[in-house]
Amino acid sequence: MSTLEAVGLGVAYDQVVAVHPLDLEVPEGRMVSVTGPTGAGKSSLLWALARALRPAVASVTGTVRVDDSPVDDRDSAARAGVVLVPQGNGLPAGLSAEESILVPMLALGVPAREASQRVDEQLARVGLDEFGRHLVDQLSGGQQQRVALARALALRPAVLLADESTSDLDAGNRERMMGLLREEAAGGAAIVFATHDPDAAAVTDAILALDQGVATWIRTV
Ligand SMILES: Nc1ncnc2c1ncn2[C@@H]1O[C@H](COP(=O)(O)OP(=O)(O)OP(=O)(O)O)[C@@H](O)[C@H]1O
Repeated sequence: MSTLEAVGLGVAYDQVVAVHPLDLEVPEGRMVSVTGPTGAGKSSLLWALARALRPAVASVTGTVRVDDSPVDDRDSAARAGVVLVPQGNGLPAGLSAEESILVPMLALGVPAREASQRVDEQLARVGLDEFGRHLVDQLSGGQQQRVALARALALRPAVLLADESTSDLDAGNRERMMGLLREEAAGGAAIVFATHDPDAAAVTDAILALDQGVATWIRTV
């Protein structure tokens, strides 16, 4: 069970202000979507929440807390259970679907036997149990998105930040993946979901719209 809070969180790339300072609170069990046109600042916001923007790349202001504890850098975010599914999935090339789900768990110290069980469980949840041995590069864009979600869910995230994670899916799979995110929230995770898709945003608890980096709440939690 985890609450995500950001205060005065802003992102600038040199002279370009991608996200004007904003406040955000996602209580445990809730799912907030971040919407807006291309270039609005959605990815920048998610990366800033994950503390994944290096100072050489962007200047980030403000604070992020998970369950009232400060999260100041990538390592503390990982320790607090913050998991980012980046746009484009971030799956390593050259690994099979099951290896790409397994490796981050092993890196975080999940025992091998349990990690392997979680791989099977999550591949089944996203409907890809037949595809574990396939190289990620041999999967379709939509299948890769499902593997990326399985990989994130296997980590049992306290905070899940999903960037356009249903953009390549057909309606049935989109609904299924949104259902999985809902289940994850029901288990106590706080979820932020960036999307262009109004249908996907409509089923979340709250909607934060970004326009040229300026945030407006369309619906609050
Ligand atoms: N590494 C970077 N260096 C410089 N400017 C960047 C960088 N990344 C993003 N930007 C700029 O920041 C702004 C916000 O980009 P961002 O990718 O966060 O938007 P987005 O809403 O996620 O867009 P999309 O829907 O196309 O993914 C844009 O003006 C973009 O050009």
